[in-house]
Amino acid sequence: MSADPILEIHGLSHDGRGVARLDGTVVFVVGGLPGQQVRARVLRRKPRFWEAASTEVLRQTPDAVPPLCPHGDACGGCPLQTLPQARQLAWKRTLVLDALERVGGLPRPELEALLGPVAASPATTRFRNKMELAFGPDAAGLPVLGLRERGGRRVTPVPGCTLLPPEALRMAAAAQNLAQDLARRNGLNAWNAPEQRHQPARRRQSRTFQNRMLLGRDAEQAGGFWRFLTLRRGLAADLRSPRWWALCLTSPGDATARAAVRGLGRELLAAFPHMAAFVHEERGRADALTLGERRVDVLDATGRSRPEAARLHLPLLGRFFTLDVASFFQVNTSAAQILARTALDLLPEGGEELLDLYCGVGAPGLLLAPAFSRLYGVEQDARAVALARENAAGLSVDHCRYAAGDAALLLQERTATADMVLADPPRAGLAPAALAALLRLRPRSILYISCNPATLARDAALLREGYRLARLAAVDLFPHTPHVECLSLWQRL
Ligand SMILES: C[S@@+](CC[C@H](N)C(=O)[O-])C[C@H]1O[C@@H](n2cnc3c(N)ncnc32)[C@H](O)[C@@H]1O
Repeated sequence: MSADPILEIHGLSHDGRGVARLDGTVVFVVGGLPGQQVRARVLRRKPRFWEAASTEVLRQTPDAVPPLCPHGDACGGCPLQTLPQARQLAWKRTLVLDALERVGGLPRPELEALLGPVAASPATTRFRNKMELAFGPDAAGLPVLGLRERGGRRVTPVPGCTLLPPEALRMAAAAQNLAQDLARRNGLNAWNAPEQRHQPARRRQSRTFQNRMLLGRDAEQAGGFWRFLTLRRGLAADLRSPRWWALCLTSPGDATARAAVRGLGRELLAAFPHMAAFVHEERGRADALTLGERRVDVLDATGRSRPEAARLHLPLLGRFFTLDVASFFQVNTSAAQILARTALDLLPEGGEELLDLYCGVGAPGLLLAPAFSRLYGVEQDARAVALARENAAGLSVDHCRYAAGDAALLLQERTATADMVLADPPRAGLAPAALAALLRLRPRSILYISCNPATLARDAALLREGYRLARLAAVDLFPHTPHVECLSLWQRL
């Protein structure tokens, strides 16, 4: 086909792409929204469907709202931003119902009866308390800091992003300028399309690899140095003063590179009085994860090294949780209150033991704890486990214990069941071994909190063998994106 086809978008896929048909073939269109007629560039032709990107909107969807930000055409961050909020919520409800019906095998009428409207996020702009900004090279090879472009891996700067307050955007702009200065002076370049590079994992980087992190003719194929800058907003130790924390993730560097990052951190801290700490971590593996493998330094607001400065505090239903700048916590503070309240409302009754799987720093399990005689929390991140213990002490929950480790392994070792399991896994859902162990232990109820309807539905298909879906709710924690958070309560048959 020579010319770009014109497509009528009639639906949305689970990942927020428009769905169209061309001569009977399904086409998934990046940037296409239902009701639009678009011209699209075909990116890939697969046997059962094609993939395309919208290049021009020829007819707008009738109830479209103005774009939230000036980056909607370039940035992949908020693909649903021109759909009215009510339509976004309605689509997310359908997404959950479709997944649980088609993959989970649950009857549609039952699901329709259980699932009310998706709870809206109280704020739809500037609601993020955390943003992971990626570094990538610009056309001249200099580092830019922003979000992934629509339908691609390149990084596009987002100085007008409406998910963050202006102060955070100024911090990002300042960090980008400083990284560019360092790239010019020291040759430290930005990470480049990591997951296509197939670099083997390395603990100690070879000299060749170190050299490849420098700007130069190899830069296109190499990894790169600057990877991510995560900005996080929380409360200082007085639990009142809002502050910012910055976590800079780089590839492993030598003493000069580390000193350069320290210098960048000190300049940011000096320029932004509301920045409480700057943390530097390194990751050697060639992937796109934002997870540091080694913490290099924590600078407090005065620019001195002080590991405790990496802690911040966030509220949940009137209680405060302490976390580390790298710990998991819900990123939409106001919608997280609705999520936690819904979890409490779904809780059927108390009992002897609550097993809190994937417990993070203890939220929301510690809020459910008063209804149980014992709480046992399991989390892979040892730092989060230490904080969960502290949070339990801070909330005067003393009938609890926590273990650091893989949820599946810890479940497999268990022989005694629990009355209630709270399972809040990452997007991949329950590991097959964890699900098999749960089905063997047969707790009376399972409250499964999921941020991915597809994996929830996959797990639901197995849970159905021994459980009945008793309650179902959904909360919009990520307006303008295809993401939706589901809470499902399963009762033993
Ligand atoms: C969606 S978060 C939920 C955390 C917490 N319940 C909260 O709401 O703040 C998932 C958590 O699972 C942890 N995790 C990921 N894989 C794990 C595993 N295999 N075993 C135990 N914990 C895991 C992550 O570190 C993360 O803290």
